[in-house]
Amino acid sequence: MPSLGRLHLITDTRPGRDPLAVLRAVLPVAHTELVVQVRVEDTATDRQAYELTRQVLALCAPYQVPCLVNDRLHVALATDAAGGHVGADDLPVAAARKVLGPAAVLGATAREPASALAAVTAGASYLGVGPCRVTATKDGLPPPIGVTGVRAVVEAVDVPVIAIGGVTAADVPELRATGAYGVAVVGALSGATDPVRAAAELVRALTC
Ligand SMILES: Cc1ncc(COP(=O)(O)OP(=O)(O)O)c(N)n1
Ligand SMILES: Cc1nc(C(=O)O)sc1CCOP(=O)(O)O
Ligand SMILES: [Mg+2]
Repeated sequence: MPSLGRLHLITDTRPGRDPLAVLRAVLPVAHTELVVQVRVEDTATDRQAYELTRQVLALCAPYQVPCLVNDRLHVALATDAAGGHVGADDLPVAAARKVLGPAAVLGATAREPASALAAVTAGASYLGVGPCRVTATKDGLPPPIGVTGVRAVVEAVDVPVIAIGGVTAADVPELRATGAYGVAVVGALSGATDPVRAAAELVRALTC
């Protein structure tokens, strides 16, 4: 399995957002550490998810940036994406691994050590751990687990931990100090006035 990038950009497909414009801006400055996760609204059709994934893959290919698909593993397979990400409402991790095969990147959401260990045992190659902070990007999340919660998961597993939920470049030093491998963001890039600068700051914080 190729080494995983430390900056995961999750597509923001809320109304009025342009995830491809953000990706175009970010790729030249962040490609060495970038992973793109295609995440669409639950109300989006499979066709919309498929088309967006193909567009993301076309932008990522010249930079050799891997693309993962959230939830919809059949879209990942149909587009030859590098893998997928699943959480509590999606296919169980072992089933997702069976669908994607042994070589794919498979992320799983974990919020505490016990489920994190179970996800790794079942075949997750990295964990998305959060929410670190309150976020306006997604409704219905449990209260933030903070840096302490991230550290508890890091100490329980031996796969990369990607911290998520309200993360900005300013949070990265503290998160890295827990042993977290990287971060996944929506708003820090999609909502930035200057996504190029925001991406450069994130990459610097993740690699310095
Ligand atoms: C890197 C990363 N971590 C966590 C999630 C959340 O996944 P999930 O819990 O399945 O929720 P949805 O994103 O599907 O709403 C993620 N997507 N990526
Ligand atoms: C999609 C998602 N999943 C989360 C989780 O904790 O499971 S937090 C989140 C949203 C991340 O967006 P932002 O960087 O704008 O906070
Ligand atoms: Mg999910």
